[in-house]
Amino acid sequence: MDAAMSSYAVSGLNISQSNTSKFRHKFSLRACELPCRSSLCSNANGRTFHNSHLDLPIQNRNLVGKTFCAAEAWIHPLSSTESHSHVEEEKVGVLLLNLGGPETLHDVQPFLYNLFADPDIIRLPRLFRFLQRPLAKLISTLRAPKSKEGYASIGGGSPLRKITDEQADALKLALEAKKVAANVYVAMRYWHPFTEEAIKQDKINKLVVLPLYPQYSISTTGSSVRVLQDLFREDKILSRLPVAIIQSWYQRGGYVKSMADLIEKELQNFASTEEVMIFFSAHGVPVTYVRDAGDPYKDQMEDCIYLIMQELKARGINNDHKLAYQSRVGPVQWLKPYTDEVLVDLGKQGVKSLLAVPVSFVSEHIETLEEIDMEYKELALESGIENWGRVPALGCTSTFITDLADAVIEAMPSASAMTTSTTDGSFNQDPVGYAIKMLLGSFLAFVVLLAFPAFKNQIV
Ligand SMILES: C=CC1=C(C)c2cc3[nH]c(cc4nc(cc5[nH]c(cc1n2)c(C)c5CCC(=O)O)C(CCC(=O)O)=C4C)c(C)c3C=C
Ligand SMILES: [Fe+2]
Repeated sequence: MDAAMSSYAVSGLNISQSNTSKFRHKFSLRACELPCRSSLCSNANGRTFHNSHLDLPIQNRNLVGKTFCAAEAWIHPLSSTESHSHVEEEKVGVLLLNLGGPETLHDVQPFLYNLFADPDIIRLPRLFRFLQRPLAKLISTLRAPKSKEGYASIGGGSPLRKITDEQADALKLALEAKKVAANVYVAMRYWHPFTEEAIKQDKINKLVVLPLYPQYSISTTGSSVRVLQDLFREDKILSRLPVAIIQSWYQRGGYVKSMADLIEKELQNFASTEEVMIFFSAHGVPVTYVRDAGDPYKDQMEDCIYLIMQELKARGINNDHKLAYQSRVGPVQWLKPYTDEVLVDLGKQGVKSLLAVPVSFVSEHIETLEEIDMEYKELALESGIENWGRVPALGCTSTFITDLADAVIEAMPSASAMTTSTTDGSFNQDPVGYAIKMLLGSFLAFVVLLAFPAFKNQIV
């Protein structure tokens, strides 16, 4: 787990002025040794300095770890209007990382291309990396019609950008209520605003990176952090910006309680509350991520479910529960059990009432609105389940946003300057070689698809 995370350390950073704070108050910046109370975070050198402490009760689980904070004074040159008055103030930036989604049907194929071109999504052996982009082009083109249908059925695009912007605004207000002036920025991995768009000139002197994924996966938080790392690497000045990265936060008491609140509320809609099966449905990842690459996602997901169920038990709610994984893509094996198969089995076993709980994401998105609310609901009803309910995503629930604000504040003392890493600059270094690889790769990708039609069927 640590190996997987430490290889996704971040470098230096500079941020865009998308949102200016009204409250600029002064902090004295100094080297300090303070406890970092985020559940699992690393400083900018990518060191994970504490873990989930699974044996602690919920209310104590956040109070772990220590790190050394080496915050520095202003790194960026000040503009002429600001240069005299604000030299010593602390200006915190919070960077929310999220996946992004197509805003129109026209965006679907290029969005899918960006996703499949990510080497953390399709993990090819080094020798075959030159196939990445041609394969991405091919798979995105083949999958786009099906994806478009899905996005069309939820209104013609993903709601992710709007919801994430709302969460950013709510987080800024929650931080202000706690007397912390911060600019909150949004960086999407596969659609606008891309990380590159978020990372522009702004005058912050400390950054907290907060992925909006409760559990860490190489394919989500890991991938977004790697992109940041590549962006910071180039800039010597920015690489000195103190940065703290919150790697995962599913074990925070505030998150667990907010999830339990939603479940408790939704259970009230059933006639016989005790008979309802609480059915957690998490986005899957290919098995190889966990087995071979050390992705902690499965362990963290199971721990997360355990914590939510413990919280419900403490409230006298003792319903049965089940965890399954949804949204698999492609011909490889994904984490099991699969949501669709479990729903059929539960129906056969005589389960009559089921409450679906999306658990790997904190916004509504295509996989809640289309896959769960439409596909899985229909399958469940066909399989004999009579009463269906679904817990909404956390969105801007105030207890949840307040807890995220606490996570940011607790992570701030651990911010430290970054180290650098290498990146794949193949195009810039050798455009001719790059073009040859693209051509050869496209040809090979077509051959693979012609030779293995079953592969194509798995993608679309
Ligand atoms: C924790 C959440 C997520 C993990 C882990 C994850 C891994 C992962 N996803 C794909 C392929 C696709 N994901 C798609 C959409 C999508 N994925 C997540 C979250 C996780 N993905 C979200 C929230 C969304 C929806 C975004 C939106 O627009 O609302 C899609 C596109 C939709 C579709 O065509 O089904 C694909 C494809 C892989 C391969 C993967 C792990 C390797
Ligand atoms: Fe996904």
